Amino acid sequence: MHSGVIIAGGRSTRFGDADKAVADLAGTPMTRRVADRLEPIVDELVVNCRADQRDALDDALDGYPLPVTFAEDPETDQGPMAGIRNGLRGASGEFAAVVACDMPFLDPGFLDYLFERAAGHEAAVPRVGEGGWFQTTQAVYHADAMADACDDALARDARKIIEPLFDLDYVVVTEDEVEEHAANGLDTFENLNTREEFEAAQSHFSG
Ligand SMILES: Nc1nc2c(ncn2[C@@H]2O[C@H](COP(=O)(O)OP(=O)(O)OP(=O)(O)O)[C@@H](O)[C@H]2O)c(=O)[nH]1
Ligand SMILES: [Mg+2]
Repeated sequence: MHSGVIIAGGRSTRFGDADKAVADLAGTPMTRRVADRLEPIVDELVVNCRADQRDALDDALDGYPLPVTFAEDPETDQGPMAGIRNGLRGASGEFAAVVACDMPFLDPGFLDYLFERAAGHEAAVPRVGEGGWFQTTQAVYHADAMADACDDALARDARKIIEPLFDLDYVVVTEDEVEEHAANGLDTFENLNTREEFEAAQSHFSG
């Protein structure tokens, strides 16, 4: 069984005084768009968030066709790596697709390909762009192995989100593979941080 984990415990400071996780994106809360994209390729959904976000996220996921659980941050504002760890601890699948709540263009076929690539390893992580940036929040992990690696990284106060990878047997997924397996290519990684980016995406979804 495959889990989907959405990380949503950030403060959306670049977005303004609303929570981007549940902001209305052309009629649908952003996290719901992400959840709907995961739905064809996972068996359950885990949403990582703060306790104060839970009611709004629960509403946003009303009627979702798969089992949904919440993995709340016991300690808030510990960064995305802690969010990944907390989300993975709540996952029942051996492998989990971890995605940020602000990636509404994620391509399900590509995530499915990441599950394939991760099999027999502990992670499949795309690496794209000029600096060879690891897309750790659109990746597939062996849930226990990655959660343990995050624990270790947090314990040694290594906050960089790539740190836990170095403890894992991970597969690097190249830009060529992204182009081949994501229907929308690199747009699968597009994430929305500001109102301006949100507005631009809005017009995309309203056609
Ligand atoms: N659980 C948890 N998730 C986080 C935290 N910080 C960021 N995230 C998540 O990590 C992902 C990427 O983070 P950002 O794009 O920086 O989102 P953000 O931190 O909410 O927004 P900014 O305040 O504008 O940086 C999003 O899915 C966030 O919800 C955190 O401290 N805890
Ligand atoms: Mg942030």
